[in-house]
Amino acid sequence: MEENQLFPVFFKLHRLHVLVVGGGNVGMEKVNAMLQNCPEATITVVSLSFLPELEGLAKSYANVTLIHKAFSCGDLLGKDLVIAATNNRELNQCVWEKAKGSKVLINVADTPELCDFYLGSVVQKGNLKIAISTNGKSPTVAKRLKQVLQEALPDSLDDVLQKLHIIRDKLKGDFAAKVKKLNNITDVLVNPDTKEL
Ligand SMILES: C[C@@]1(CC(=O)O)C2=NC(=C\c3[nH]c(c(CCC(=O)O)c3CC(=O)O)Cc3[nH]c(c(CC(=O)O)c3CCC(=O)O)/C=C3\N/C(=C\2)[C@@H](CCC(=O)O)[C@]3(C)CC(=O)O)/[C@H]1CCC(=O)O
Ligand SMILES: NC(=O)c1ccc[n+]([C@@H]2O[C@H](COP(=O)([O-])OP(=O)(O)OC[C@H]3O[C@@H](n4cnc5c(N)ncnc54)[C@H](O)[C@@H]3O)[C@@H](O)[C@H]2O)c1
Repeated sequence: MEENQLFPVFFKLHRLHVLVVGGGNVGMEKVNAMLQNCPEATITVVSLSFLPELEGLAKSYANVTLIHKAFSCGDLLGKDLVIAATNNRELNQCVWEKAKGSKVLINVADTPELCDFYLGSVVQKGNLKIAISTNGKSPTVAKRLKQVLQEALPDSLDDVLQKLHIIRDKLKGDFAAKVKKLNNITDVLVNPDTKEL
Protein backbone atom coordinates (compact mmCIF):
# COMPACT_ATOMS: atom_id res chain seq x y z
CA MET A 1 0.00 0.00 0.00
CA GLU A 2 1.21 3.53 -0.80
CA GLU A 3 2.05 5.44 2.40
CA ASN A 4 1.29 9.04 3.40
CA GLN A 5 4.68 10.54 4.32
CA LEU A 6 3.39 13.92 5.55
CA PHE A 7 4.42 14.73 9.12
CA PRO A 8 1.57 16.43 11.04
CA VAL A 9 2.34 19.38 13.32
CA PHE A 10 -0.01 21.86 15.03
CA PHE A 11 0.99 25.47 14.49
CA LYS A 12 0.40 28.19 17.10
CA LEU A 13 -0.94 30.58 14.47
CA HIS A 14 -1.40 33.48 16.89
CA ARG A 15 2.40 33.59 17.15
CA LEU A 16 3.01 33.41 13.39
CA HIS A 17 2.24 35.86 10.58
CA VAL A 18 0.62 34.28 7.52
CA LEU A 19 0.60 35.86 4.05
CA VAL A 20 -2.21 34.82 1.71
CA VAL A 21 -1.81 35.91 -1.91
CA GLY A 22 -5.21 36.01 -3.63
CA GLY A 23 -8.52 37.06 -2.12
CA GLY A 24 -10.89 34.88 -4.17
CA ASN A 25 -12.74 31.67 -3.26
CA VAL A 26 -9.69 29.68 -2.25
CA GLY A 27 -7.97 32.56 -0.41
CA MET A 28 -11.22 33.10 1.46
CA GLU A 29 -11.57 29.37 2.33
CA LYS A 30 -8.00 29.16 3.61
CA VAL A 31 -8.40 32.33 5.74
CA ASN A 32 -11.66 30.95 7.10
CA ALA A 33 -10.03 27.59 7.91
CA MET A 34 -7.24 29.34 9.82
CA LEU A 35 -9.66 31.53 11.78
CA GLN A 36 -11.90 28.56 12.65
CA ASN A 37 -8.89 26.98 14.32
CA CYS A 38 -7.30 30.11 15.68
CA PRO A 39 -9.41 33.29 15.80
CA GLU A 40 -6.27 35.21 16.81
CA ALA A 41 -4.24 34.14 13.77
CA THR A 42 -2.36 37.06 12.24
CA ILE A 43 -3.16 37.02 8.54
CA THR A 44 -2.37 39.49 5.75
CA VAL A 45 -4.09 39.01 2.39
CA VAL A 46 -2.58 40.70 -0.67
CA SER A 47 -4.86 40.70 -3.71
CA LEU A 48 -6.07 42.64 -6.74
CA SER A 49 -9.65 42.01 -5.62
CA PHE A 50 -11.44 40.61 -2.58
CA LEU A 51 -14.62 38.57 -2.17
CA PRO A 52 -17.18 40.52 -0.12
CA GLU A 53 -17.14 37.66 2.48
CA LEU A 54 -13.41 38.23 2.96
CA GLU A 55 -13.96 41.96 3.44
CA GLY A 56 -16.59 41.03 6.04
CA LEU A 57 -14.10 38.78 7.86
CA ALA A 58 -11.49 41.55 7.89
CA LYS A 59 -14.05 43.85 9.50
CA SER A 60 -14.79 41.27 12.22
CA TYR A 61 -11.18 40.26 12.91
CA ALA A 62 -8.71 43.04 13.71
CA ASN A 63 -5.89 40.53 13.12
CA VAL A 64 -6.87 40.06 9.44
CA THR A 65 -5.46 42.74 7.11
CA LEU A 66 -6.39 43.11 3.45
CA ILE A 67 -3.98 44.91 1.12
CA HIS A 68 -5.35 45.87 -2.27
CA LYS A 69 -2.38 45.48 -4.64
CA ALA A 70 -0.52 43.07 -6.93
CA PHE A 71 1.87 40.66 -5.18
CA SER A 72 5.45 41.84 -4.86
CA CYS A 73 8.50 40.27 -3.22
CA GLY A 74 8.39 42.72 -0.29
CA ASP A 75 5.07 41.18 0.85
CA LEU A 76 7.07 38.23 2.21
CA LEU A 77 8.95 40.38 4.70
CA GLY A 78 8.19 39.32 8.28
CA LYS A 79 5.96 36.42 7.19
CA ASP A 80 6.33 32.89 8.60
CA LEU A 81 3.98 31.01 6.27
CA VAL A 82 2.61 31.77 2.80
CA ILE A 83 -0.42 30.52 0.90
CA ALA A 84 -0.43 31.32 -2.82
CA ALA A 85 -4.07 31.23 -3.94
CA THR A 86 -4.31 33.35 -7.07
CA ASN A 87 -5.96 32.11 -10.27
CA ASN A 88 -2.66 32.62 -12.11
CA ARG A 89 -0.43 29.53 -12.13
CA GLU A 90 2.70 31.44 -13.26
CA LEU A 91 2.20 34.00 -10.52
CA ASN A 92 1.70 31.26 -7.90
CA GLN A 93 4.96 29.69 -9.13
CA CYS A 94 6.67 33.08 -8.84
CA VAL A 95 5.39 33.50 -5.24
CA TRP A 96 6.80 30.01 -4.55
CA GLU A 97 10.24 30.97 -5.92
CA LYS A 98 10.35 34.14 -3.81
CA ALA A 99 9.19 32.28 -0.69
CA LYS A 100 11.86 29.62 -1.20
CA GLY A 101 14.46 32.38 -1.60
CA SER A 102 13.31 33.83 1.73
CA LYS A 103 13.17 30.42 3.47
CA VAL A 104 9.45 30.87 4.21
CA LEU A 105 7.22 27.76 4.16
CA ILE A 106 4.64 27.90 1.37
CA ASN A 107 1.41 26.23 0.26
CA VAL A 108 0.61 26.72 -3.44
CA ALA A 109 -3.12 25.99 -3.67
CA ASP A 110 -3.15 24.88 -7.32
CA THR A 111 0.12 22.89 -7.28
CA PRO A 112 0.51 20.20 -4.58
CA GLU A 113 4.09 19.49 -5.82
CA LEU A 114 5.11 23.00 -4.72
CA CYS A 115 3.52 22.76 -1.24
CA ASP A 116 5.78 22.52 1.84
CA PHE A 117 2.62 21.75 3.82
CA TYR A 118 -1.05 20.94 3.22
CA LEU A 119 -4.01 22.15 5.22
CA GLY A 120 -5.98 19.32 6.79
CA SER A 121 -9.61 18.65 7.49
CA VAL A 122 -10.11 19.31 11.18
CA VAL A 123 -12.32 17.63 13.80
CA GLN A 124 -12.74 19.75 16.94
CA LYS A 125 -14.15 18.79 20.36
CA GLY A 126 -13.02 21.43 22.82
CA ASN A 127 -9.34 20.81 23.50
CA LEU A 128 -9.31 17.78 21.25
CA LYS A 129 -8.33 18.36 17.64
CA ILE A 130 -7.85 15.71 14.95
CA ALA A 131 -6.36 16.70 11.59
CA ILE A 132 -7.06 14.49 8.56
CA SER A 133 -4.95 14.19 5.43
CA THR A 134 -5.57 12.06 2.36
CA ASN A 135 -2.09 12.86 1.07
CA GLY A 136 -3.75 15.26 -1.36
CA LYS A 137 -5.64 12.36 -3.00
CA SER A 138 -9.17 13.50 -2.13
CA PRO A 139 -9.88 16.60 -0.01
CA THR A 140 -13.57 15.71 -0.37
CA VAL A 141 -13.04 12.39 1.42
CA ALA A 142 -11.09 14.26 4.13
CA LYS A 143 -14.09 16.57 4.58
CA ARG A 144 -16.52 13.62 4.74
CA LEU A 145 -14.39 11.73 7.28
CA LYS A 146 -14.28 14.89 9.38
CA GLN A 147 -18.09 14.97 9.38
CA VAL A 148 -18.28 11.29 10.40
CA LEU A 149 -15.77 11.70 13.27
CA GLN A 150 -17.32 14.99 14.44
CA GLU A 151 -20.63 13.13 14.87
CA ALA A 152 -19.20 9.88 16.27
CA LEU A 153 -16.93 11.32 18.97
CA PRO A 154 -18.82 12.31 22.15
CA ASP A 155 -18.60 15.90 23.43
CA SER A 156 -17.70 14.39 26.82
CA LEU A 157 -14.22 13.65 25.48
CA ASP A 158 -13.31 17.21 26.40
CA ASP A 159 -14.35 16.53 30.03
CA VAL A 160 -12.02 13.51 30.00
CA LEU A 161 -9.18 15.75 28.83
CA GLN A 162 -9.91 18.38 31.48
CA LYS A 163 -10.00 15.75 34.26
CA LEU A 164 -6.85 14.00 33.09
CA HIS A 165 -5.09 17.36 32.99
CA ILE A 166 -5.97 17.94 36.66
CA ILE A 167 -4.80 14.44 37.63
CA ARG A 168 -1.60 14.93 35.60
CA ASP A 169 -0.80 18.10 37.55
CA LYS A 170 -1.53 16.44 40.91
CA LEU A 171 0.43 13.23 40.39
CA LYS A 172 3.52 12.91 42.52
CA GLY A 173 6.55 10.69 41.97
CA ASP A 174 9.12 10.36 39.25
CA PHE A 175 8.35 10.65 35.55
CA ALA A 176 8.17 6.89 34.94
CA ALA A 177 5.71 6.44 37.84
CA LYS A 178 3.48 9.25 36.51
CA VAL A 179 3.47 7.77 33.01
CA LYS A 180 2.53 4.34 34.43
CA LYS A 181 -0.33 5.79 36.49
CA LEU A 182 -1.70 7.86 33.58
CA ASN A 183 -1.57 4.82 31.31
CA ASN A 184 -3.39 2.72 33.92
CA ILE A 185 -6.15 5.30 34.33
CA THR A 186 -6.70 5.64 30.58
CA ASP A 187 -6.45 1.92 29.76
CA VAL A 188 -10.25 1.77 29.94
CA LEU A 189 -10.39 3.89 26.74
CA VAL A 190 -8.86 1.04 24.74
CA ASN A 191 -9.85 -1.97 26.90
CA PRO A 192 -13.33 -1.21 28.30
CA ASP A 193 -13.37 -4.45 30.34
CA THR A 194 -10.16 -3.92 32.30
CA LYS A 195 -10.15 -2.51 35.81
CA GLU A 196 -7.62 0.11 36.93
CA LEU A 197 -4.64 -1.56 38.66
C1 LIG B 1 -8.94 19.53 3.62
C2 LIG B 1 -9.04 20.93 3.04
C3 LIG B 1 -8.50 21.87 4.09
C4 LIG B 1 -8.69 23.34 3.78
O1 LIG B 1 -8.59 23.79 2.63
O2 LIG B 1 -8.96 24.04 4.76
C5 LIG B 1 -8.29 20.92 1.72
N1 LIG B 1 -9.13 21.07 0.70
C6 LIG B 1 -10.41 21.16 1.11
C7 LIG B 1 -11.55 21.12 0.29
C8 LIG B 1 -11.57 20.97 -1.15
N2 LIG B 1 -10.55 21.26 -1.99
C9 LIG B 1 -10.95 20.97 -3.29
C10 LIG B 1 -12.29 20.52 -3.25
C11 LIG B 1 -13.12 20.16 -4.50
C12 LIG B 1 -13.25 18.70 -4.70
C13 LIG B 1 -11.97 17.90 -4.80
O3 LIG B 1 -11.10 18.22 -5.64
O4 LIG B 1 -11.82 16.95 -3.99
C14 LIG B 1 -12.67 20.49 -1.90
C15 LIG B 1 -13.98 19.98 -1.31
C16 LIG B 1 -14.95 21.02 -0.92
O5 LIG B 1 -14.64 22.25 -0.91
O6 LIG B 1 -16.09 20.61 -0.64
C17 LIG B 1 -10.18 21.15 -4.52
C18 LIG B 1 -8.71 21.07 -4.50
N3 LIG B 1 -7.90 20.98 -3.40
C19 LIG B 1 -6.59 20.91 -3.81
C20 LIG B 1 -6.56 21.06 -5.21
C21 LIG B 1 -5.30 21.16 -6.05
C22 LIG B 1 -4.86 19.82 -6.56
O7 LIG B 1 -5.17 18.77 -5.98
O8 LIG B 1 -4.17 19.85 -7.59
C23 LIG B 1 -7.89 21.10 -5.67
C24 LIG B 1 -8.41 21.06 -7.08
C25 LIG B 1 -8.62 22.41 -7.69
C26 LIG B 1 -9.11 22.27 -9.12
O9 LIG B 1 -9.49 21.19 -9.54
O10 LIG B 1 -9.05 23.31 -9.78
C27 LIG B 1 -5.47 20.75 -2.96
C28 LIG B 1 -5.44 20.59 -1.59
N4 LIG B 1 -6.54 20.69 -0.76
C29 LIG B 1 -6.15 20.40 0.51
C30 LIG B 1 -6.91 20.62 1.64
C31 LIG B 1 -4.78 19.81 0.55
C32 LIG B 1 -4.86 18.28 0.59
C33 LIG B 1 -5.57 17.76 1.84
C34 LIG B 1 -5.57 16.26 1.89
O11 LIG B 1 -4.48 15.69 2.08
O12 LIG B 1 -6.62 15.65 1.77
C35 LIG B 1 -4.20 20.31 -0.79
C36 LIG B 1 -3.27 19.32 -1.50
C37 LIG B 1 -3.36 21.58 -0.61
C38 LIG B 1 -4.02 22.59 0.30
O13 LIG B 1 -4.93 23.27 -0.17
O14 LIG B 1 -3.57 22.69 1.46
C39 LIG B 1 -10.48 21.30 2.59
C40 LIG B 1 -11.60 20.50 3.30
C41 LIG B 1 -12.33 21.44 4.24
C42 LIG B 1 -13.23 20.75 5.22
O15 LIG B 1 -12.77 19.96 6.05
O16 LIG B 1 -14.44 21.09 5.22
N1 LIG C 1 -6.15 23.95 -2.64
C1 LIG C 1 -7.45 24.02 -2.71
O1 LIG C 1 -8.13 23.68 -1.73
C2 LIG C 1 -8.11 24.49 -3.98
C3 LIG C 1 -9.48 24.36 -4.11
C4 LIG C 1 -10.10 24.83 -5.27
C5 LIG C 1 -9.34 25.46 -6.25
N2 LIG C 1 -7.97 25.58 -6.10
C6 LIG C 1 -7.13 26.35 -7.10
O2 LIG C 1 -6.86 27.64 -6.50
C7 LIG C 1 -6.75 28.67 -7.51
C8 LIG C 1 -7.55 29.92 -7.14
O3 LIG C 1 -8.95 29.66 -7.22
P1 LIG C 1 -10.04 30.74 -6.78
O4 LIG C 1 -11.36 30.09 -6.99
O5 LIG C 1 -9.72 31.30 -5.45
O6 LIG C 1 -9.84 31.89 -7.89
P2 LIG C 1 -10.51 33.35 -7.86
O7 LIG C 1 -10.51 33.82 -9.28
O8 LIG C 1 -11.76 33.35 -7.08
O9 LIG C 1 -9.45 34.25 -7.04
C9 LIG C 1 -8.17 34.58 -7.49
C10 LIG C 1 -7.69 35.80 -6.75
O10 LIG C 1 -6.34 36.07 -7.11
C11 LIG C 1 -6.19 37.47 -7.20
N3 LIG C 1 -5.03 37.84 -8.03
C12 LIG C 1 -4.86 37.66 -9.36
N4 LIG C 1 -3.67 38.18 -9.75
C13 LIG C 1 -3.08 38.69 -8.64
C14 LIG C 1 -1.85 39.37 -8.39
N5 LIG C 1 -0.97 39.64 -9.37
N6 LIG C 1 -1.55 39.75 -7.12
C15 LIG C 1 -2.44 39.50 -6.11
N7 LIG C 1 -3.62 38.88 -6.30
C16 LIG C 1 -3.94 38.47 -7.55
C17 LIG C 1 -7.50 37.95 -7.82
O11 LIG C 1 -7.68 39.33 -7.57
C18 LIG C 1 -8.50 37.07 -7.09
O12 LIG C 1 -8.92 37.68 -5.87
C19 LIG C 1 -7.24 28.03 -8.80
O13 LIG C 1 -6.09 27.85 -9.60
C20 LIG C 1 -7.84 26.68 -8.40
O14 LIG C 1 -7.53 25.67 -9.33
C21 LIG C 1 -7.37 25.11 -5.00
